[in-house]
Amino acid sequence: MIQEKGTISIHTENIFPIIKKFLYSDNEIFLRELVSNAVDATQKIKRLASLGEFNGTLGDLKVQVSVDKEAKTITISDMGIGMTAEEIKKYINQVAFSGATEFMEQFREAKDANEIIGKFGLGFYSAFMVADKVEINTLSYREGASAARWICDGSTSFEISEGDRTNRGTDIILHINPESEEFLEEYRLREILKKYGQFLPVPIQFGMRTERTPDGEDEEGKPKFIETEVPDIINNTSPIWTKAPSDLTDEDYLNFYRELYPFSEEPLFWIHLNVDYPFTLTGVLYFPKVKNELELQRNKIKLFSRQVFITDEVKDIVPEFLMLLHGVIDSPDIPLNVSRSFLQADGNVKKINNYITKKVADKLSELFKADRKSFEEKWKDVNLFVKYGMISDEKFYDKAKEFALLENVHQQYFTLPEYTDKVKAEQTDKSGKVIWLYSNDPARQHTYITQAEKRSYDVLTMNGPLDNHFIAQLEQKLENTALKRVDSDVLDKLIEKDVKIECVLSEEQSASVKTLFEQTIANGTMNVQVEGLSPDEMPVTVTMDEFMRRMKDMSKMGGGMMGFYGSLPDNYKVSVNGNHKLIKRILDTDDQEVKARLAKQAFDLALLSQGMLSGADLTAFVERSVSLID
Ligand SMILES: Nc1ncnc2c1ncn2[C@@H]1O[C@H](COP(=O)(O)OP(=O)(O)OP(=O)(O)O)[C@@H](O)[C@H]1O
Repeated sequence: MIQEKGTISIHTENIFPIIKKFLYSDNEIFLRELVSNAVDATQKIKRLASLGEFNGTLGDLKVQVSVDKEAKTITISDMGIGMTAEEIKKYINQVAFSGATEFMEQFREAKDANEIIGKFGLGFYSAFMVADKVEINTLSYREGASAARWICDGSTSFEISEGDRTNRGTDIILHINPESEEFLEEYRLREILKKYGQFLPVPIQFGMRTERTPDGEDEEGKPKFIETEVPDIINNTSPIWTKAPSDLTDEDYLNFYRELYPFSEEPLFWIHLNVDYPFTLTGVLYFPKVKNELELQRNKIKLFSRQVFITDEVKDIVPEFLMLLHGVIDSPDIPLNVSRSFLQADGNVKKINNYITKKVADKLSELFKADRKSFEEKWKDVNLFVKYGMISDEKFYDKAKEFALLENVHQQYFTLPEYTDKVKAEQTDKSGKVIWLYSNDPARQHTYITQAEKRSYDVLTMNGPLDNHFIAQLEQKLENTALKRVDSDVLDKLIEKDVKIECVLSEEQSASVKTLFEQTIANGTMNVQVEGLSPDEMPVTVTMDEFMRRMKDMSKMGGGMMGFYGSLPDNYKVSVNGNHKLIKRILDTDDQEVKARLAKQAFDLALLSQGMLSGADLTAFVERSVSLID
């Protein structure tokens, strides 16, 4: 390849070696190209018949693919329009060769076979990726036409002669080259046929298969069967996306899903896509049941162009956040044969992206409006899509903000506006900001949640894989609203109100309590503060600042500037409640040992409620507690 780079002259004789070598990696697409040509020719004869331009018998219009291992040939036969010798010259010789010059200039930039094949109308020539010699044996549908044969050995010398086909249609016979003999294996050929042709609009036959039909019982009462050889049709010619939604039942959609993904769990619901203008697109997208396997389910959408399978890499066509959906999209308007960067810039692709986003949002909105209860039940499965969409797509956010749900620790659901209404009376701080409290682990943060609820605060559950980002997005979008994790501060500071709580301790007393705790804890990352809090708050509370914790969480997910926060040690605030009666008791005690023991016990309790007490400290705490109740 590289050796040829400098010396290539723009002559047609160079085209075949290049096609062969350059496209080698993707060579299985030869079958897609040739079978689609056969399908196109068949569709054309049907159309001509329906227009009254062809009055002969259509016959059994199927495409047959066969393989002869001995002769090392693969044959693709159709009963389509066929070609006259003139047409072969025009469509096969000239089309390809006129495109050759441009091809020669551009092939260097192309990255894969798809890019070249489609761009230059060289579909037919992909045959030379796997064949040394290609034969066309054809008879045109035109009245009085005579059969024609074309043979080409991959050089520019081709030969046209009289053919021997007696019925209308075309055989393409590939004499498979030694490097491509894998394609002479039946299973391999069947696999490729299935992959690209599973939903082609014309029946594709690959050999015969045995069909067993029940035929009563034998003398011993065992079921009998009649075995008959029937053509093995590998495709479903009318997949559901080609039908009108009004003609389909739920069972049809579910059956099709099973056909696509035989071992998957049933989908939650689906969307039938159907648009004619300004681009043509049909398809069905399914919402699978997704919990947390963000990565696992990708690339489940198959892209077709007029029922020919193209790829399951739909990255730039389907919005990123919908990559977790399953299903099919069929659009002849997606420029399939161009590079990725071009695809991203393509106007149609952008419109398709927007269309799909809108359809998905509309469907969710419709489900929400139609049956709130059932929508709430599905929320666990769809929240990941919705949140991902809201984070990554402004337009989707604007639609989804009406139906996106928040779940509180009591499994009650609220929309965003509903939630603001619910909490604004109790949870507005002194600056007028509404504070939404959340827990990422309700079991572990139970103590904090209970405390918060004593003040009539509500606590949301935010424990999904995207919730950190979702929280940040909500704060950006919602006016005058902040989110705080329920254990990020003492209760009085979590939502700061205008009431100033005086500390009953003198400055001197505060200082001595602070020193006592610092000495007892003896840990530089625990910053002790003595504060005047409500007497009903815990005597000691250990918290990590919301901002600090978020930065640390983010740094765990991905480097950059965030790495800096990740490298900082965990710093906690130890709030000693000067107004709690335990502190008074400590101050009233003269025995230094008792003082230290009480302080340690109160601190350990705070750690315990944060789930931070473990190892030797936990053992010591248990032993101390036992001695207290002895
Ligand atoms: N089986 C066939 N029956 C009748 N005509 C055929 C058949 N195969 C190919 N042709 C004719 O040869 C032409 C060239 O085929 P080729 O696959 O190279 O390009 P294409 O089908 O026009 O475009 P592309 O495959 O790049 O989308 C076709 O447009 C068609 O007119």
